[in-house]
Amino acid sequence: MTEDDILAEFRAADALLEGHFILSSGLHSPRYLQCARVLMDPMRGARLASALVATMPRDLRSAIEIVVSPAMGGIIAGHEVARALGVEALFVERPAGTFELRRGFRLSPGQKVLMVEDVVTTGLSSREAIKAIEDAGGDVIAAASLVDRSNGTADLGVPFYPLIRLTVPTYEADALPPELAALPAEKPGSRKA
Ligand SMILES: O=P(O)(O)OC[C@H]1O[C@H](OP(=O)(O)OP(=O)(O)O)[C@H](O)[C@@H]1O
Ligand SMILES: O=C(O)c1cc(=O)[nH]c(=O)[nH]1
Ligand SMILES: [Mg+2]
Repeated sequence: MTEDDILAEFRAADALLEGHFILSSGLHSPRYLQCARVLMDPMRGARLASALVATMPRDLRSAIEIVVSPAMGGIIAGHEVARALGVEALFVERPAGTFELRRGFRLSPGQKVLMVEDVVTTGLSSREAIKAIEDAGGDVIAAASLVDRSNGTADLGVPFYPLIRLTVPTYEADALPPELAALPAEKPGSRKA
């Protein structure tokens, strides 16, 4: 799949939003990639997950024993990537603010994990998820996401395979351009402030 093909999938899902968004990190942005809309169509999700898996070296693909994703945004992406790899998918969630494995999900000691996110902006959620997976005994050998909008800044500490890299501006709350400050802000994600 080319970059144009991937963007066409996002456009077809009405997932490229413009406005004034407060991101998980507290940064503000005039653009938001709503991956939940992209993943509404399971066939589209499967196509994108297969394309993502195809970007990984063959030896990495065969080494991955399980996929773990951070809830909420990562769950469907992780499930589709796991289907493409032929492995199981778990998720970590943060009912008390810190990611943890619940619901009877377990990792065996040293089990080789691919961490799958929907979007990486600062990489904080991915790093927190990786820490939770490692605290639960997993060995995170790589990370993947549908979108990397970190503009090359996110360091996840493991090899990182995004399906598409998008250059999107972000601003600190006290440094908004006037045209962005003039718009009402919405916070689409579920991380608590
Ligand atoms: O790289 P970062 O700066 O951490 O931003 C990206 C994270 O933000 C979004 O999740 P969010 O925290 O909004 O919650 P959700 O997945 O539960 O909607 C997205 O799903 C990523 O997890
Ligand atoms: O940084 C985020 O919270 C974020 C950005 C984005 O474009 N899409 C998304 O789901 N989350
Ligand atoms: Mg998330």
